Amino acid sequence: MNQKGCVVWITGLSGSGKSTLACALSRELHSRGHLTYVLDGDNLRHGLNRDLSFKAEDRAENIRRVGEVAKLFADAGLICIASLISPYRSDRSACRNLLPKSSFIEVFLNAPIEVCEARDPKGLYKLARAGKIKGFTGIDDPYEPPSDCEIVIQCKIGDCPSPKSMADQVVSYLEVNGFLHE
Ligand SMILES: Nc1ncnc2c1ncn2[C@@H]1O[C@H](COP(=O)(O)OS(=O)(=O)O)[C@@H](OP(=O)(O)O)[C@H]1O
Ligand SMILES: Nc1ncnc2c1ncn2[C@@H]1O[C@H](COP(=O)(O)OP(=O)(O)O)[C@@H](O)[C@H]1O
Repeated sequence: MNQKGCVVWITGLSGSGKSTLACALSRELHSRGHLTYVLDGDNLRHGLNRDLSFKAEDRAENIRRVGEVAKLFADAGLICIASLISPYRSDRSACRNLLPKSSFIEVFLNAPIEVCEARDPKGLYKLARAGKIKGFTGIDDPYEPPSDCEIVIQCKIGDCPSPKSMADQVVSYLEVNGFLHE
């Protein structure tokens, strides 16, 4: 294969653009002839993880399962893109430890809550502010930002990189670090 298997793990608040980045990255890599698979937290919660809630233990189990599945894809040589809020450092670190050194690439989509809340494509922030959803990340549940991740994508109020430009930032990292071969 013209690539080295790895896991690109995208973490960030709801609405920060994780799925958008996962999709743009997957498209970009496909167009260059690479094989990828996207594991999206929100989608997996309708199938593999439909028995899990949003309490801390269930979020940990959600992330553990996705980490194990991502490892299988990486073992098979794919570039596996996992996009989950994954709010706890300890859960992300446990996934990192499942993989060979340097094959877990943590991407922090650092969009302030103001940006995510203004987007609110599913209306969940509105419901959380109204107290109709309890334990919503960033409102009344924690989000622990990474302290030592491989890539930070910075998004400011009124100034977010385009999906293509976010994807290009990750592709450059993969190129420089020997995950993509000609
Ligand atoms: N309480 C609460 N907190 C956070 N998010 C909530 C909650 N309830 C529902 N949702 C929706 O679930 C999506 C996040 O699922 P994840 O599997 O990525 O979450 S986690 O990693 O287990 O924390 C998340 O999707 P994204 O917006 O794509 O991140 C939300 O749409
Ligand atoms: N870089 C970006 N610039 C502008 N809008 C964006 C960007 N990334 C995502 N969005 C928009 O923000 C909303 C949330 O994006 P999404 O990818 O669903 O986030 P998440 O998966 O983190 O919840 C969507 O409406 C999406 O079109």
